[in-house]
Amino acid sequence: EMDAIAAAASRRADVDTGICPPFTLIAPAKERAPSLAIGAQDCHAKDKGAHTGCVSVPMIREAGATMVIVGHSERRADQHETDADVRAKAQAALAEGLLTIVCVGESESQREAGDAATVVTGQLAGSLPDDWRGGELTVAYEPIWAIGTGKVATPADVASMHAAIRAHLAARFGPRGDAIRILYGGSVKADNAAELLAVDDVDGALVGGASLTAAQFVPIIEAA
Ligand SMILES: O=C[C@H](O)COP(=O)(O)O
Repeated sequence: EMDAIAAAASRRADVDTGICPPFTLIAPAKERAPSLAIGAQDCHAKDKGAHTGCVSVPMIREAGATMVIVGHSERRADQHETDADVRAKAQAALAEGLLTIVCVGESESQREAGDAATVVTGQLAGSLPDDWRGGELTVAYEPIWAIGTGKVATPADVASMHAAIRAHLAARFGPRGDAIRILYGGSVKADNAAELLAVDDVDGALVGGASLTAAQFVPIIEAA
């Protein structure tokens, strides 16, 4: 699968393609596909110290990662990570020069209550560092109800949320905020990728289930 994904990524050199496997597969993935960007699905905020079982940014870099996902909704839920935790991880990763993808997204009940934009902008306010140098900051909007469910946000909902995220980034960071890439994630598949990626302020996709096989992932690279 990695070979076919790497070949597709090489064919589309104009598209930035990366894979974020579990920690134990970072080094083998880099060895197998040296031309592909490899990332981690999480990192610890501290470079060193007594944190048994945790994996630091220098450790994932040493394994071959050049990017990392922080604040995924599953970590916010399962590991009770707060916005402050996510911000500390993002700061650590950016300081080490990693492309750092900070995830935000509302639950189904929050969307039904009409609170989606407030929740997401609140997460951005708390999870993004106020300043950074080194790595590239990237935001991923992942509505929780769309992750792994096959329920995909409509292009109109995505457009409206990405516009709200862009407005937050521009107001907070000025021209630097305009340049931050905003990814959409949540049931992105080969058959909906082109439509989602065509939405204003959708600068890429964070793909879960459909990244597991080349048959499903390569068409998404090609649609980008
Ligand atoms: O990390 C990936 C996202 O959570 C999206 O997952 P999905 O594409 O399987 O819905």
